[in-house]
This record gives sequence, C-alpha cells and structure tokens, in this order.
Amino acid sequence: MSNYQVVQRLLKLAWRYRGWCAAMLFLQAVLMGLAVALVQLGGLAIDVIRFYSHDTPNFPTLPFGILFPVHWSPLTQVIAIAVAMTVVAIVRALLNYSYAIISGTLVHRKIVVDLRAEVYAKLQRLSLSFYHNQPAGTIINRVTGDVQATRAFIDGVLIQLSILAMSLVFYLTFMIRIDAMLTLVCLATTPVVWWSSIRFSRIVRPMYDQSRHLFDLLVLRVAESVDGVAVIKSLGRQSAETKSFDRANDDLLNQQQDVFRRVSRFGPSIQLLTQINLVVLLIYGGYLTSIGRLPLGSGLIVFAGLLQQFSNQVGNLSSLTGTIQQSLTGARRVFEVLDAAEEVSQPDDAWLPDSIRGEIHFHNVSFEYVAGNPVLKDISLHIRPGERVAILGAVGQGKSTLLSLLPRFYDPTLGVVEIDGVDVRAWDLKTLRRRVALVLQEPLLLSNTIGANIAFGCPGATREQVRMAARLAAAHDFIEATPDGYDTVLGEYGMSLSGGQRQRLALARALLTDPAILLLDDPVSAIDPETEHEILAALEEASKGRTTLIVAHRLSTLRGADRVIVLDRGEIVQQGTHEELMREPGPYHQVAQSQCR
Ligand SMILES: Nc1ncnc2c1ncn2[C@@H]1O[C@H](COP(=O)(O)OP(=O)(O)OP(=O)(O)O)[C@@H](O)[C@H]1O
Repeated sequence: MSNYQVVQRLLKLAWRYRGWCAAMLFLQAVLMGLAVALVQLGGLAIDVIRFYSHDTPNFPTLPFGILFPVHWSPLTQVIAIAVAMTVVAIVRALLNYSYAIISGTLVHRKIVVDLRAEVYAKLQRLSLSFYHNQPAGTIINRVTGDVQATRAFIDGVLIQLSILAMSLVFYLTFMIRIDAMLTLVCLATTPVVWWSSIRFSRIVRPMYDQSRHLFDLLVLRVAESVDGVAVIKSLGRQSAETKSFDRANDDLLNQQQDVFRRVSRFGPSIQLLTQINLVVLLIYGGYLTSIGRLPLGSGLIVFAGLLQQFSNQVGNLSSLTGTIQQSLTGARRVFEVLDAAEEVSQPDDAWLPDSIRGEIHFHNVSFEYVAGNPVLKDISLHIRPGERVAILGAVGQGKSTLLSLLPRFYDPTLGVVEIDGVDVRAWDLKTLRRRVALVLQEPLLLSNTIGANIAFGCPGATREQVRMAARLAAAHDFIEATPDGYDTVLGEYGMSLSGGQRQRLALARALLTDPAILLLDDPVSAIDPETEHEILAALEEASKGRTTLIVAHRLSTLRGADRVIVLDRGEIVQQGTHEELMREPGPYHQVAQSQCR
C-alpha cells in the first residue's frame, strides 16, 4: 500500500471524528486569537508607559476605538491593561483545559477504542491461514501499538498540521500588518526548515518500519518462551533463551537509539534555525525602531511575540515529521489486517437445516496450503451418518487438514465437501461450526472455572447440562474431586490439569454443543495407556448417534472403529475394517504388527 493510499484511508478514518476535530480546531483558533491579544496588550502597556515618560509624542491607539476615561492616572491606565491581560490569560487557561479534555476523550475513549475493537473483530473473522502466516507477536502488536500509532495520525498529525497551517496564516497576517518587509526578512530561514523536515522524514521512515519489525520479533520471543516454558525448562535452555532474548532486546535498543540520535539532532537544529529569525529581528527591527519607523511596544515587542509563537509552531515540525512516519507505519499494518481477505466467509442465502444426520461426502477433494504443493490429493470418501471412522497416517500426511475442511477452517482447493448432501460452503457458518465439533490434540483451556471452560461454546448452558456433558466425557468424577468442583479456577492455560484431564474437559466442551459430527484429532496421543482406556470408554459413549472421525495411531482405538482410512502423502491408500486391513499387506498391517511386538 503506497503512502498516498495510507493517507487517503487515514483521512477517511478521521472523517468519522470530524465533529470532535472541528471542536478542537475551533478552540485552537480562539486560543491563537487570545495569544495574539496577550502579546498586543503587552506591547500596548509598553507604549503607554513610554508616552507618559515622554519617550514618544503620541498616545498609542487602543483596540476597538476604546478611550481611557480622562481622570485615569497613567498608573491606573497601565493597571487596567494588566487586568485585561490577566482576564485573557485566565480565559486562555480555561480553554486550554477544555482542549485537553476534548483531545483526551477523542484519543483515548473514541479513536483507540473504536479502532482496537474493529481490528479485533476482524481478527476473529479471519481464517486460520492468516494466523499461520503471521507470528503471534505481530498480531498482538497490531491490536496494541499499531492502533496507537494510527490514532496518532489524527491527533498528532492531522490536528497538529491544521493548527500549524492556521497559526502560520494567523501570525503571518498580524506580522505583515505590522511590517511586511520585516516579516519577509525574519522568515528567511523558514524554507530551509521545510526542506530539511521533508528530507528528514524520508530518512527516518524506513527506520520506523524496522523498529516495528524488531519489536514484533521481541514480542514473538516472549510469546514463544511463555508457550514453551515446560520444554525450555526440561531441556535446560533457560540461559540460552535469555541470551537470545537479550540479543533481540539489544537489536531493538540499538535501532531505537539510532532513531533517537537522529531525532535528537534534528529537533535542536530546527530550533537553532528558527532562533536565527529572532537575531535578524533584533538587528533589522531594532534599526527600524531607532529611525522611528516601528513603535517599540505595539511594533517591535508585539512582532517579537508573534515571531516567537510562529517559530514555536515551525519548530514543532521536527516532532511532527517523526509522528507522521510512525503513524504511517502503524496505520499500514492496521489496514493490512482490516483489508485481509476473509477466505472463509458466510455465504449469501446460507443453508440452515432443521436437523443434521451427519452424512459426509468428500468429492475429489484436493487441498494446498502453498500453491503447487498439494497436501490432500483427489480424496473421495463417503461416511454414513453415525459411522465411526478412524484415520491412520504417519506424521504430516494430511490427517488434520482433512478434518479441518469439515468445519470450514479452510475450503478445498479443488472438489467439494458435503454434509447431508449440501456443500459445506453453502452452510450457515455458525450452525456448521456448532454442529461439527473438533477436539484438538492440545486443547486450549482458559484461566477460568472448570464449568466456564466446558460451557465455552454454549455460555447459556445450565449447570445440569454442563454436568451431563462432563459425565459423558468421563470428566465428572475428577472434577468433583477438585477443591471447588465445577467452580475450581484453572491456572493460566489450565496448566494445573493432567493431559488426560484436559482432553476430557475438551471432549465435554465439544459434547455440550451436541454435535452431529465429532472430530477428534489424535486425542490420546500424549496419554498413558491407563488414561487412554478411560478416554476410549468415554469416547465410545460420546460418539453414539454421532458421525465420528478420529485420528488415531494406537491399535486399541483403530480396532474400535467401523472403518479405518489410511492416508499416505495426502491420498487414501487403504480403507476397511480392522479385520479386513489385517488380511491384506500394506501400511496398516505394518503398524498393527509393530504394536503387537
Ligand atoms: N498452515 C500451514 N501452512 C502450510 N503448510 C501446512 C500448514 N499446516 C500444515 N501444513 C503442512 O501440510 C502437511 C499436512 O499437515 P497435517 O497437519 O494435515 O498432517 P497430519 O497428518 O495431521 O500430521 P500430524 O500427525 O503431525 O498432526 C504437512 O506437510 C504440514 O507441514
């Protein structure tokens, strides 16, 4: 996405908050007017004092044709101006406060919250392939840091640039009204400031991109080490992991220091250039005052005040260029998520069946994660309602992929998958996923109560329904033995449970949705034979009346299936009952033999 496109999208985003932005700009305009009024009142006070001390022959003109009452002494007149200055200063402070409140509300309670919610909602809709192609760290950073960087475009760039433009016009108008030539001379360095800002901006942009990338890597390291804490400890890799984290940390630090050094050099250089304007003013403006062409108070002093304000705004350009680049980098990453294709989406006129029989048809199905590299090849398979089918195959032969086509985690590259004679792509996605339950090898348990974990897919389920599902999954007894039963809170990721207990909770969670099709991806792979026996008994019960596909390697599971399918390099190479397959030579026979030894 080009910079131009990103800016266009950001402008569209900002348009949503136009009311807030307009209020902020209005307040800024008033604040600018008050700043000029303050400077002018100061100049006026000086000119009044000079008149009474006989430095100048003419009494200064008061604004709006106001005249001081004749009986006012010079001191009373100066005090009146001082009181007016105080009132203006108080109003300015109050408006500054209101500005801070409005800008804080817009930034923290509106833009960030809305955008974060939008990105998160989109992440929920994206298909699994998006997650597989992005490290977790990158995804987390997009919802957090990049959203913040994106909003900085609105309050830190758009609003600031508008304020800058407004103030340049505003202060310039007043300065030109005082003396056009003086204005031109004093602003001689401004084009240099603009030019260096644009050049600086081009230099730092790739540096900010690189920063975000290094930060992603750092978060990824943390996420991986948290996920793999048991493996790291068991292999004694703590110090190696710490070193690797330190390296990633140092890389980020070095890169950020480089950015910081450049930004730190640029800011003061710009300020130096703008200060030169003041030196020029002293020389040329002082000369004009000395020859009587420019009054001291309402001329030179007011001009100096205006120039100072103008220079401050121009000086802001240095920080503005950094913010622009940071926000463009962040926004590009946020828009990438918002624009990512939802490969699997809800069809129009979705098929919403009254009941599901659970009949499955794979018609010449092929699937590729990466184009040109098929993982499933021309699979044709018919599974009857209520049939229990085991899938056997070595590592990486496509077993999980075959299962994942049923709840439409992916759509086939070629061919059609049907449930009850209807292409799954035509099914109402929510119904399909509710009625096709998948239990993974490594079930995810959340840091919540056992009851809530089981009811994760059915938050409205009653306690009795939760218990029934747990009984069916042979989980009820061990749950009752925990300190608070169904109210026991599991540790983060449910770490306090054994592998077999986690599997049974996952099974109960799946059964609570009363699925017509139950998919079990190697549920007993990491479980000892004793627990396996318990889980198989639970599965026997749970799969009654449901079509069940179970990825399995152990003979004990394979034997209990109505049919076994053997997958090899994405193709079905054998199928039949255990007895039939034992009678023919082939991979099934070899696996069975190896387990009987
Ligand atoms: N998201 C992905 N992107 C690219 N390739 C993938 C992806 N997921 C799996 N694969 C590849 O597809 C092939 C089949 O993977 P799959 O997980 O379906 O095999 P499996 O038989 O279930 O293996 P296992 O027994 O290890 O679970 C493997 O070569 C794997 O590397």
